Amino acid sequence: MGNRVQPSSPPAIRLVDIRLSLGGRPILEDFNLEVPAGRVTAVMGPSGAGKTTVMRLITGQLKPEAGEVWIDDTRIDQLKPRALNRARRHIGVLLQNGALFTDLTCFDNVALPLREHTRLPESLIRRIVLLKLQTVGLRGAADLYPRELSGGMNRRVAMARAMAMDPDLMLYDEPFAGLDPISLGVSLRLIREVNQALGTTSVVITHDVGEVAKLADHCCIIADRKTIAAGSPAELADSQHPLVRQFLDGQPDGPVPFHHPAPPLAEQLLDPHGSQQ
Ligand SMILES: Nc1ncnc2c1ncn2[C@@H]1O[C@H](COP(=O)(O)OP(=O)(O)OP(=O)(O)O)[C@@H](O)[C@H]1O
Repeated sequence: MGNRVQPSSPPAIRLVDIRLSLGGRPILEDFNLEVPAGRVTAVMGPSGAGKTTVMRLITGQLKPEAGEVWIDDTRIDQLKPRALNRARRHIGVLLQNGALFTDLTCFDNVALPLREHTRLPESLIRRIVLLKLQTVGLRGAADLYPRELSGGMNRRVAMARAMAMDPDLMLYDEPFAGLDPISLGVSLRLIREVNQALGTTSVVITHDVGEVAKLADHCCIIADRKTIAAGSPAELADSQHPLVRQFLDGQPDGPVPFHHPAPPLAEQLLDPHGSQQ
């Protein structure tokens, strides 16, 4: 994978001094993140650390209370709805549960964004869709419905759909969750191939520490409302930061508590009038 980040790689995405609360709780504070252009960046961190929240800031679905969100030269958090919609056309998003439309064939699922956002003639759309399905190895499944394909294949069709508009930026939220080892290997390879073939900037949220070294040029770990570490997979593996070690070594106990904050268990169990919580 000799495609390591060069210090000169300009950032494609910059989140600067972000503050954001959700449901009255601070999620990100003094949060900074840089994603180098044209590379695969893995965003990791404990459950609930705010990884998906960061993704939603990048797509402009969430606006920070303070700070700036930049994609190239565009300040995303200040765009008006129409301009934001235009900007989003250059972003392909693949959610973990990014379900396909079950009443549409694979072909029509991939064609959907092209039909919605462009005025391309059907003959051209057909060629684009077949090429995208070819990229994910499922051109032969164009006329099948999602229910006729495995979960891993559905994920690949969703990837073809996310790539339909030739995005400059691909965001993947936990693309490996629930995949068998073969589908996982295929997905990893696809993400890299798409990145290299199209020069796309890719951001992959993952819990799968083991796979990151095979996938990513650059990694960030989010914990404690901040980016606590960033660098190549090898640099992170050498880190002595306790949170980084806890996360990379998969230790349940450490600076990040396993338990969500709660009153003492005994107190709660013995209280006959206590609430369910
Ligand atoms: N709409 C919301 N209202 C209130 N709290 C929210 C909302 N969305 C997310 N949160 C909280 O924000 C925190 C960060 O959530 P987020 O989904 O970004 O975490 P994550 O790192 O992606 O977690 P996981 O790895 O488990 O998917 C969590 O504590 C979550 O409960």
